[in-house]
Amino acid sequence: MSPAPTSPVLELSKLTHAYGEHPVLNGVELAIGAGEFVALIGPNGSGKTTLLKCLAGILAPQGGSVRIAGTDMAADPLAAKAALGFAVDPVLLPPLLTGRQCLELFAGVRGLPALPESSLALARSLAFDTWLDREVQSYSLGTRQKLGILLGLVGEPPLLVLDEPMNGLDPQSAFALKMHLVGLTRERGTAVLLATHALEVAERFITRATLLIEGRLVREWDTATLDAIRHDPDSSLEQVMVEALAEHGAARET
Ligand SMILES: Nc1ncnc2c1ncn2[C@@H]1O[C@H](COP(=O)(O)OP(=O)(O)OP(=O)(O)O)[C@@H](O)[C@H]1O
Repeated sequence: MSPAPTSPVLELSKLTHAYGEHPVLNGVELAIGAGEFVALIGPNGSGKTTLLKCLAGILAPQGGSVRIAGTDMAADPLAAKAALGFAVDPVLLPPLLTGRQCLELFAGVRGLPALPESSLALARSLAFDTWLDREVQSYSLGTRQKLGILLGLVGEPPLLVLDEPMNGLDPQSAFALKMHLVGLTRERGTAVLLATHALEVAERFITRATLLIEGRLVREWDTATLDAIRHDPDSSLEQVMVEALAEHGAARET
């Protein structure tokens, strides 16, 4: 007997958004299941950050729906957000709190009695532990970025959404974060959606890639296709993506 299909952790249906008269998302459809590691790829200005903000409830989409772990974001935003980890923008971190105070606040919001050991372990992997008891205002940009990521991952919710998380991280920390995310998808069935331009990095560990152009998801590469690309010495995700972009550009001109 085949296993019962599990419902997606994230479901976007006909999502639209515009800034004033400028449409940015044009009917985005996406479903991500437990244990999937999906890269959201697209040229500058294609709408990746807007999409992530809409699905995290930071921006209210003008049309369509967002469901997280079966809960509709518009109907019950608190319950939907409880199932979502979204890295906090470094510029929004409170300057006078310490990293530990920020993390404890987030743990409290998530209903946890104390800061979980998983957060402290990740802090050590990211070499953030020495910064835990210092004020955010003394952090470098990369250190702020680490805290934003740690905050998003507090309590290990079933869906993690990250916007260029490796940007600004030193190579050891970027590697530790990647390994941590891969571990979460494989061992806990966490679903990860990662917006990135770093294709050579993403290629090695994602299970699916999807390409956003002008607010539409126009192409997708599944696990089997990604495996074939990885095993072909003459191919790479970067090359395949550049070709897809060129095809789309050609199609737009006709
Ligand atoms: N607050 C805003 N007000 C008006 N326009 C905006 C706003 N934020 C983004 N835009 C516009 O929306 C479009 C999509 O921007 P968005 O930041 O979502 O793209 P992106 O794919 O994340 O880009 P990048 O890869 O450069 O980070 C762009 O044309 C951008 O100029």
